[in-house]
Amino acid sequence: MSTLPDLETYISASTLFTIRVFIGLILGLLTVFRRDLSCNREYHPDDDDALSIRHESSPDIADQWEERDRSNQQKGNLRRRASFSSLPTLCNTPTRAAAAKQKRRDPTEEILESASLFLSGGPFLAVVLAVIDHLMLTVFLTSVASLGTLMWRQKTGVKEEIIDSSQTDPLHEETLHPQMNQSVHQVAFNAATEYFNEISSKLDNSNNVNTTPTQLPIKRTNRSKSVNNISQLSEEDYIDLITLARGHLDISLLPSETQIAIFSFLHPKDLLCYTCTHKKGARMLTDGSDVKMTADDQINTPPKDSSSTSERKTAMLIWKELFERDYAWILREWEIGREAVQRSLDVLAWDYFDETTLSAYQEDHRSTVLYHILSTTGIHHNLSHEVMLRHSLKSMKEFYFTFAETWLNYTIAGCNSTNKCLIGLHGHVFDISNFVEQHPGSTETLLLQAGRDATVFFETMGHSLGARRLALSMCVVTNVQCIDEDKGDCTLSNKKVSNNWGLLKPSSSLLHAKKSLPGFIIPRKRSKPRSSGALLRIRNALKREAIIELSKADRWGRTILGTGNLFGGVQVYFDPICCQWRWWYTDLNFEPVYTESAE
Ligand code: HEM
Repeated sequence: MSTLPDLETYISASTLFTIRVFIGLILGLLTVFRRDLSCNREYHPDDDDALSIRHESSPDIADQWEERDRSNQQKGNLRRRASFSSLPTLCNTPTRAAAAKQKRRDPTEEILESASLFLSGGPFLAVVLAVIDHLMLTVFLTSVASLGTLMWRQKTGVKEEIIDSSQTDPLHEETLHPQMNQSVHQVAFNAATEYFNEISSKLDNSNNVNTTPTQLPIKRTNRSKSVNNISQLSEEDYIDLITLARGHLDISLLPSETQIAIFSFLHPKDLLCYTCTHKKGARMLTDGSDVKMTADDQINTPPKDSSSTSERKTAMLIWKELFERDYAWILREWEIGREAVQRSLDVLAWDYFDETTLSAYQEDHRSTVLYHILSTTGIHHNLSHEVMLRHSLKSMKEFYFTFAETWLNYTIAGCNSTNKCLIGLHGHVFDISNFVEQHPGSTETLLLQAGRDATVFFETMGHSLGARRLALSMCVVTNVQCIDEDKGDCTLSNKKVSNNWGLLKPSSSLLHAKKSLPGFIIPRKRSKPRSSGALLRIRNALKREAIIELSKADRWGRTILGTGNLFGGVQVYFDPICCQWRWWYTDLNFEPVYTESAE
């Protein structure tokens, strides 16, 4: 006769339960402990907003961040590089940052979460718990089944011996739970399989999030629509895009119009930083020949494939957009700039020959660069295709930074008459036509130095604060890189001037607040010339060449022209459109004469 489940069964059930709780507790603690130790915590710094807060926060907090960066670097940890400039401030007002953070779910987190569980005994924990569960269930169900069978037999009076319990017993253990038939190793195997399936599904989801730009309001498949969408996007949408792009989006997957729109919000320094982050970034933002190649390499290197050709075209359009935003207005709207472009066009049309042998691709690329440059100026030209093909500018990016370095001497070259007298001081241009004849230091002194950057002469003479204040009222082009923003609060509607780049009109609202503040546009006292902040590689090359050209021009002026035939000396400037050095001097009628490098 069957008996009630004995004490032993209950004891073994409760022991198993206790063991389960105990093991669960130990493994749980182990998991937490190992996660704390694992590299994930260090590798995955808090979040992107930290970077923005760093820029927005007080200097003390910024210092702490710097300190933390340094210590992380010492430990060899990877850390995303902070942007220099406008980007963080643009995209991370605290509320927007919080909203953006809520919107996105970091896929890396998911992956590392899974990996962390795996590393810290996740599958082991799952298998052990499943086996214990199985054993407990078996014991419990066996007990219940035995009890039920006993009661049923007592009630019906059926004798134990003649009963085939498997057919008649309604509470037979096999009918109670199908899993009870499984062996322990089957249960363990199932638990492990389930665990890994779960992880791989998580990883799949994460990868999807990573590679497809589904979070964006713009879909890649619909190109024409995306262009419309772009024009309809507000600045806030762009900021969201940039926020996404900073950590979680492969920008190269976006249509070229979107890429151009995104990059057109950034500081050129940010673009340069982006090119340093990875090869793809460098490819995305490098048009034309790679500057590190030798001349021979450049000639012999064809574009790799059609995708790299389209990447280069996009890069060219990105830099064109930046040029349009930062500099193009002085060539389009400023009379002096328009005259300079006209001079370049004359040179290109009549006496410009590039001796270099170029591949068909490079010819095509260079002529396209020139075409885009001229299109930004809005000046009509009759240059033939052959002339444009001989153009020697390698890339739009090169042009952008070369122009940043040379625009001042290029545009005001020859403007040294009493009717039209322009002078460069600390990177800005001053129109002193109405002042030149009243200048206390004589008119001739000014005329001799006008038409170029005269900072060194101006500072050597040691002008007073009053003279500097006077100069401010004559400023016609302000160079943002040469502004000293520490001279008071020069912000208007929370926009910092230094978040911009390039040249501003004096009427610009960004300058409005503090433009007359001494020290803001030019220094209050004798100082070194302010740096225009262009690429060092280009600046150094141009400086070296300028010294050589000046000495050549000086020799030519003395020997060929003769000192009695010109007013002052022969001056030089680099023409960024023709991509060559040009000379000019003032004849005895006080008319400027422009000529090419003669030696
Ligand atoms: C926007 C440009 C300039 C303005 C507004 C300006 C204004 C003045 C003023 C107000 C003075 C009287 C002294 C003083 O207050 O410091 C002065 C003196 C003088 N300036 Fe300029 N100046 C300008 C550019 C230049 C440049 C480019 C030179 C180049 C060499 C120059 C050479 C002199 C000389 C030699 C004196 C006489 C200094 C003396 O007698 O002690 N100035 N200028």
